[in-house]
Amino acid sequence: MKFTKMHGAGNDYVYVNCFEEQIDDPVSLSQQISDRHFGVGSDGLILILPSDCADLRMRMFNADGSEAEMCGNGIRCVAKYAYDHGLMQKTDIRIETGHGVLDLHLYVGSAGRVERVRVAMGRPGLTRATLPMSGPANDQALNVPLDLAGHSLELTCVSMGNPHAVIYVDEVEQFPVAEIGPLIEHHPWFPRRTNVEFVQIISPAEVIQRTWERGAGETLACGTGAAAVTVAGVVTGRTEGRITNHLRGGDLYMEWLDGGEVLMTGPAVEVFSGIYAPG
Ligand SMILES: N[C@@H](CCC[C@H](N)C(=O)O)C(=O)O
Repeated sequence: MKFTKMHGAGNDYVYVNCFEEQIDDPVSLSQQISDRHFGVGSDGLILILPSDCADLRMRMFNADGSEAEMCGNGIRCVAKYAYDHGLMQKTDIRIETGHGVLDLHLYVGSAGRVERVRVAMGRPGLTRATLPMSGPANDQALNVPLDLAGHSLELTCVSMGNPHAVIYVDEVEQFPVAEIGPLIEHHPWFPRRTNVEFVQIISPAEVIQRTWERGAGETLACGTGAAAVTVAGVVTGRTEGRITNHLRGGDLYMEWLDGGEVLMTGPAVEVFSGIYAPG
């Protein structure tokens, strides 16, 4: 099976062009190929597919095999793959995801390859029903107190098609993300688990984010997470609608200005291609 390894701000996935390849069991393929010792090594698997209603369709599987509705860093790489590998020639494209059909604009560099992509990430969901999260279906979860392992936390929860719990901390680099992240991912409040974003505010227009991802553990970046952080900052009055988000693997530029779609601009990088033939 031919594959391409790509990353967006260090959030790395194995991409398979399903215009050429047929994948029968993406759940076990993602578990095997994502393994950093026995596989290619990645945060998960992304399939690039034909669509009936857009230019392309993507499906995204976490390293544990669970399928996610959307992947913000992944969708930029899908767009880059499609343009650089000749699946399409235009720089404004539409991709079908589990969070609807999303619009993307591709920025092509002097070498004729895509370097950055802007994605309209869809509208956020703020009710507990959309996450999903336990409690009254129409209530928002803003600054909800939660004491865990000696830490007094406050959760603000946002759906970007997939669920995110945003937590503000003082010193994010010192925060025990690997200890607290999985406790929240698997907390009984979240029947389909959740991604967790730990955020330190630098200024009203700048934050540092670390991410504990549902189904993958700590990753170097999360695009839907950065969108959730943008929305959480506005609705709790902590940050402005236009922020620079510093993640461990790079920066993402985020906008949520009119209560509509969240915009994200960031890099997309191809690392290598290969043939996966275990055994
Ligand atoms: N890294 C992604 C999100 C991947 C899916 C997530 N782990 C989930 O299960 O919802 C991004 O960049 O958005």
